[in-house]
Amino acid sequence: MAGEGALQFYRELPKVELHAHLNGSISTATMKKLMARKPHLDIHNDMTMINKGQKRTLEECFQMFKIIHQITDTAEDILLVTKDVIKEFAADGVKYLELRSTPRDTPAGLTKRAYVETVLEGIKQCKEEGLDIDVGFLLAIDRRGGPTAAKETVKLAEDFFCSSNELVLGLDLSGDPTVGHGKDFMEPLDKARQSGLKLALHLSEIPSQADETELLLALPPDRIGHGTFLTTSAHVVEIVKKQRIPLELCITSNIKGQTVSTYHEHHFGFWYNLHHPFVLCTDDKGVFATDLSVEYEIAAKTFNLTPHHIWDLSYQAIDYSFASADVKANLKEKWMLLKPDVFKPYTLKAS
Ligand SMILES: CNc1ncnc2c1ncn2[C@@H]1O[C@H](COP(=O)(O)O)[C@@H](O)[C@H]1O
Ligand SMILES: [Zn+2]
Repeated sequence: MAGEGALQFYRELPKVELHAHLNGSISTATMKKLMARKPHLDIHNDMTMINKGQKRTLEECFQMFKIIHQITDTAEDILLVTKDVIKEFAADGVKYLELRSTPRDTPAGLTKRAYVETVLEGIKQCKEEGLDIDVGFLLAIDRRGGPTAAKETVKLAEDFFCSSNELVLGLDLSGDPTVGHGKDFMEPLDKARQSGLKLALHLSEIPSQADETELLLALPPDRIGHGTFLTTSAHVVEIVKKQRIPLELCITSNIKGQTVSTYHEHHFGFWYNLHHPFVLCTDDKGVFATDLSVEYEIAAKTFNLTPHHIWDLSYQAIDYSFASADVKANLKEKWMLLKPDVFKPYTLKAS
């Protein structure tokens, strides 16, 4: 089961999640509810989740998303998924979450606009229920859709940016990295930026994308997703370092999707040693059968980090969010209030 074995410390640690794809974050429990609604699809758990010790190619991961999209094609499904995912992150100690999702027109009649409205409704309902988590939303551009769909998504993001009362914060560029070229997205992304939307872009998730990455870095993005192969170009590393663009690192995702061979080889080590800003994230906690506490535990064990190092990572992540200055200040206050309890077992041991 996801999260099994994670020590209490990582659960209790207040955390910030900045890279979570909605449809990749669906838990087994929610999947069961969805499958019960659509038995005719005959979809089983192993078609939507990569269990412990298993791996798939990135291509196979993208096949899984196509299957998941068949199960989440009505407003009811999207509302259920949004609320369940938020509640699960909250239960894992995430205090601030930036969800991202690709607006879809579905065969069941959902429009892109209604899709976004439904996600925002889910976020609002969770707030009304008093969950101890702040949630923002990024509209995702799927590379597969090309520039036309990207422009449409930017337009939607601009509309909701004005009307959603600070729920919509920016845009994500994601999807199969082997499809299309970043140059097709420069114009819409630049326009979004000029409208005040933040940009979180998947960059160099696979090798040989240095040219595309260099081009997109000129925007520049506010955060970089994965950046697994940034280090293959010294020039690209220099740009990222100089501009101190925070990276969203998703260790289990990279291992299970086989873009990184072993935990120790993960680029976490490279950027940590440089004191470069980054944030640990889950990417797709459902598909990769993980949660954020587990990701912190893996990082600590692999790179020999003390609880104080881990605390600093989760605290610094607040600053890399797209939240307003007020929200950031509130979160920092919350962290400081929680700190004595989180470290209690250690102080007891020492005394
Ligand atoms: C594994 N690494 C990854 N790299 C790139 N894009 C990814 C991804 N994981 C997920 N997505 C993107 O998120 C979509 C599913 O959530 P939403 O339907 O948008 O909520 C996928 O279809 C893909 O476009
Ligand atoms: Zn991602």
